[in-house]
Amino acid sequence: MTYPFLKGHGTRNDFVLLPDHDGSVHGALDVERVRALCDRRAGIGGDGVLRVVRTAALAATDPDAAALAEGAEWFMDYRNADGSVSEMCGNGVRVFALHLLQEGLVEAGTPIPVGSRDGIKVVTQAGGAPEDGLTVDMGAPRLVGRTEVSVDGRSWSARHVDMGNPHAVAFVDSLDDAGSLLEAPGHDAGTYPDGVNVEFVVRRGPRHVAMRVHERGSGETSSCGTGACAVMVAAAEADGALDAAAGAYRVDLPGGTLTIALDEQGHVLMTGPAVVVARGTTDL
Ligand SMILES: N[C@@H](CCC[C@H](N)C(=O)O)C(=O)O
Repeated sequence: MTYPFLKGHGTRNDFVLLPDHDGSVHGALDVERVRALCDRRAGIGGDGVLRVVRTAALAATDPDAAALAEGAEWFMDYRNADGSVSEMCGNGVRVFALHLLQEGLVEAGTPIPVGSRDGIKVVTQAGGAPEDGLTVDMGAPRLVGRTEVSVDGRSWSARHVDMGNPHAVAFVDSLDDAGSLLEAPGHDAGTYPDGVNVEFVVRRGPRHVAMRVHERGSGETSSCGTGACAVMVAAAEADGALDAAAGAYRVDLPGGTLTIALDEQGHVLMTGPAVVVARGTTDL
């Protein structure tokens, strides 16, 4: 049996997209298949999988997720490369929306509601070609408290920011301080019972930061959209600029740049590129 797939990325955070509109192809996507697809040597390769399924079709296999996305025709069923489920993926949702646009599954020029396990995210075109810029209303961040992360015996205080998924944001002197990031940074398992995405951040200038990230379930990636949002929120808080009037922050990641701002409702607006680079079939 072969299945259609696409490959795409947002600031080099890359994904295998699996069209499964009526839920009949992949059903409840299993861990082994996700791992095989994301394998960079024996598979297609990716930081995660985006199953493209109608919310109505998801109700049969995952009624809780379907309920969270009621009102959105399309649901982004996201899995990390290790097969684990996450609530949200910021880069993924831009790639997902681009795919819907390119396939004519949604109307161009109108806001695109995308269901996720963190509710509905609305994607709009930032002006120009959708590949160049899509803006996602990522919802309101939750500033939870302070925590600690560690690498190779060094530890840093970190801000716990919840963007629907969990983040620990640590300001460091140099991005090299994070070391190889081949393993997950140490963190408080009591605070993060399901693991955490850890961001290491340096200042580059006014409202301009750079970061590296170790993602739960995927390892170090070239970019993390929810992570960049968490970083912007932590930086804006430290700057006393947690409001719309403060203006946008530029967040540089190894894979590119994202622009993050707050709106009058306190929602985080993330703007960045999205690309689909391949289409094909796989028997994985
Ligand atoms: N790369 C994503 C985040 C993917 C999920 C994350 N690894 C988690 O487990 O929460 C992004 O762009 O936000």
